[in-house]
Amino acid sequence: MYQILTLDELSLRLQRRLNRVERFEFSADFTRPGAIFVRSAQVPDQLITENLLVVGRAGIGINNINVKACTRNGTMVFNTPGVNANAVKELVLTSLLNSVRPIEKAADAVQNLTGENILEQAEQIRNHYIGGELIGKSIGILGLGAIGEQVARACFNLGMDVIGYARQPRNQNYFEQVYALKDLLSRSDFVIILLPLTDETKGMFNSEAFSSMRKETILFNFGRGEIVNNAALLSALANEQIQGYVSDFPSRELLQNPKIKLLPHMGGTTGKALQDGAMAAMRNMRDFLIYGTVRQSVNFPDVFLPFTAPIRLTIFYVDQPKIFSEISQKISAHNIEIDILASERYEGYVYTLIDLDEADLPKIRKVTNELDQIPAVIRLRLLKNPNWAPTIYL
Ligand SMILES: NC(=O)C1=CN([C@@H]2O[C@H](COP(=O)(O)OP(=O)(O)OC[C@H]3O[C@@H](n4cnc5c(N)ncnc54)[C@H](O)[C@@H]3O)[C@@H](O)[C@H]2O)C=CC1
Ligand SMILES: O=C(O)CCC(=O)C(=O)O
Repeated sequence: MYQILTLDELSLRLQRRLNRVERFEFSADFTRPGAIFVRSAQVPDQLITENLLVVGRAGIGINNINVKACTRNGTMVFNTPGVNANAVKELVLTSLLNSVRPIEKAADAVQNLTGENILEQAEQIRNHYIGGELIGKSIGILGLGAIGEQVARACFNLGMDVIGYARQPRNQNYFEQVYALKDLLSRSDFVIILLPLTDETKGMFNSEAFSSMRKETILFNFGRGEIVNNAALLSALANEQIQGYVSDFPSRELLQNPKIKLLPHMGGTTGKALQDGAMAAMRNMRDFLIYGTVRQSVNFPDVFLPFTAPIRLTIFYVDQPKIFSEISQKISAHNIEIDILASERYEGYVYTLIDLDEADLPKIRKVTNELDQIPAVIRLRLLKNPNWAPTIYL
């Protein structure tokens, strides 16, 4: 039985769907779980124990997980790229349109009208709510991944001049690519942050960045709060270096400022995006726990191998010269045949699936004990094929 800690809500319906073969137990209280399901909640480091095989992030940002510690521990971390990209794109567009038309204020004013001739009165006040248009305006997009690409395309189709900031050349005809942040900031009426939070992006919007911006510019942050230095932002707003700030990441010092609009980190919060993210996370988690296969990982290489043998070894180890021959020699020294294997490298580590043509468990355990002694081996698992003869007990 695998214990899955749910740090964010996971519907009972999805738990049942994952657990058709009843090999999983779900709880929000496990202290040494074998797996963690999470959205944006912080994953405490003390949960990264030798029990922890996998952390599944429904969504994309992984700044709430200590990925380096997970890798050192042989814990696979994956996310679910793209599942909420459309939801975020639609919220970005809603926010953009709202920033040029005072829709909420105008609608509130209409509700306060009294008397019989409401339409006539409404038409008399409409000139108090003259708005702007997006067409012909310039928009700078930082982060041209799943969301940024979609936002860029939609803005192009709205008739905007789209400028994109990316490190690698992109072959798209709906935005002009620039490589210098300053270039984008000095030319954009709207600037949209759709970057992940990393060492490189943290505090990217500092006083120097704000000094390159235009006083009419509205800055939108749907990436992560820490990408913007709040002290520099508040001073840029006070000194009219930019016009306004819209962010999906509220914090105390930004509250009650008329130039700032804050949303409750709701970019990915649509029924569809939540359902798709949780489904994808559960599928990846089940496949890793039961078959050892890896999909959409951020610290393991993706590896897939149909499971047709009785027993599978999964080995995560440091990539070193001759390490694989050491592993295979130890297996063959016990007269165990390797049926088939799959192996991939990723950033100094290797993940290998080895299917054994052998069902004699005591014999296999001798080998796994020896493999576990190899210093480069970080984590080794022995998996029973769930579709094989029921005489093997692990
Ligand atoms: N507000 C919300 O609810 C949501 C926020 N997000 C945030 O948006 C971010 C982006 O999401 P996706 O587009 O789905 O991810 P993605 O991984 O598809 O795209 C991220 C892009 O940023 C680029 N990038 C990374 N560092 C960069 C740098 N220093 N300079 C320039 N480009 C850089 C990457 O190359 C990639 O193209 C997430 O990491 C997350 O922080 C994502 C989903 C929902
Ligand atoms: O589900 C969430 O945490 C919101 C979406 C998000 O921020 C992400 O996917 O990175």
